[in-house]
Amino acid sequence: AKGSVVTTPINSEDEAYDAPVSIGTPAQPFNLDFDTGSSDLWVFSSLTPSNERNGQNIYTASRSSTAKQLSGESWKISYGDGSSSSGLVYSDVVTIGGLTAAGQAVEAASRVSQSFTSESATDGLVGLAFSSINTVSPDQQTTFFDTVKPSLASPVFTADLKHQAPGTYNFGFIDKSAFTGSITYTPVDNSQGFWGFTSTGFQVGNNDFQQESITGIADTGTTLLLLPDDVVNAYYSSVNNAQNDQSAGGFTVPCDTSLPDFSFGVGNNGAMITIPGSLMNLGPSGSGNSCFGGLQSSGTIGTNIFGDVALKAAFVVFDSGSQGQPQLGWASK
Ligand SMILES: O=C(CNCCc1c[nH]c2ccccc12)Nc1scc(-c2ccccc2)c1C(=O)NCc1ccccc1
Repeated sequence: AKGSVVTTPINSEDEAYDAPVSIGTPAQPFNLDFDTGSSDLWVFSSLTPSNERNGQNIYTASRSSTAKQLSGESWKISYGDGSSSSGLVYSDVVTIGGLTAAGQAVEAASRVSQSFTSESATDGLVGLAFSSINTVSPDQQTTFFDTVKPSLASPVFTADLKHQAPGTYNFGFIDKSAFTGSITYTPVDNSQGFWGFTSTGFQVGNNDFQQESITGIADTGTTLLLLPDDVVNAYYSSVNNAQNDQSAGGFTVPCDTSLPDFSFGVGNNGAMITIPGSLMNLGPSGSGNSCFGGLQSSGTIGTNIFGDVALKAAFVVFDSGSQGQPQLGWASK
């Protein structure tokens, strides 16, 4: 089997990307954030208090003839930005891009934090990291990808995110028309449950390539490119009037400045993914006429995060084992 679904930026800063998902019988429609940085499929629901909702579509299990509560099971997740959600668990039919997962764990939110409430365009998340970090307790559940994997022509999915334009998530196949040149594969370390890999280094504009192992994760659920301080300082030291502005939450640049490209190395054949300078500006920072940089410090996080700012410059293959061990494929487009 194969699936293909269009994914769209939720706002003018490409802060997150949503895609349509149907849950239940008859189908209840949702716009969910596909997130390779977490492993819970959760949705706003009839259990979510009305003062924590803001127009989101809600899942009502009692209206689905195929919904079954997983009794005694619950979930609770928190993210590094301080946001969180938790609730009860059902199994139900989940359809994405023509692919149907029967008996998929659907995590219904009985509470969500403010940042989810205020994001009216997003009805929840589809976790696409490894099932080993799914939060359902006491019986951990599988991600949508793991649930449908046995039926897929190939155990892969791909992410093709775009700046201010519709992109695509494909399941079970690689669309050769979606990228240029060849795909460079690199091994994945999934010991922490993420799509972890090591970049071989970086390049600011047309300066020399800086060889430096940068270990991080490919994370469609995080907006920013979060890298070590030496990389971030090397980038912004080349931008006039860039400043690390604590009140803005990181590096800002004058909004009318043309920014240098940023490239990162992948694989051992010298391949690089280049983010155009124009995509390194996330728009007004909220203070003065400065704009927020797409590259920020990974500081105290404990991992580097190749979020949407990086991923939208590439066609990315999340391969869970067509060659035995999981790997990430990177191609320019
Ligand atoms: O959680 C995810 C992916 N799902 C995000 C879903 C989501 C979280 N608010 C949302 C709001 C709307 C839609 C989706 C989400 N990725 C990872 S791996 C390690 C960290 C981390 C750990 C410790 C400290 C920092 C990061 C994060 C993280 O917190 N990213 C979000 C972020 C990272 C930095 C700044 C802001 C957010």
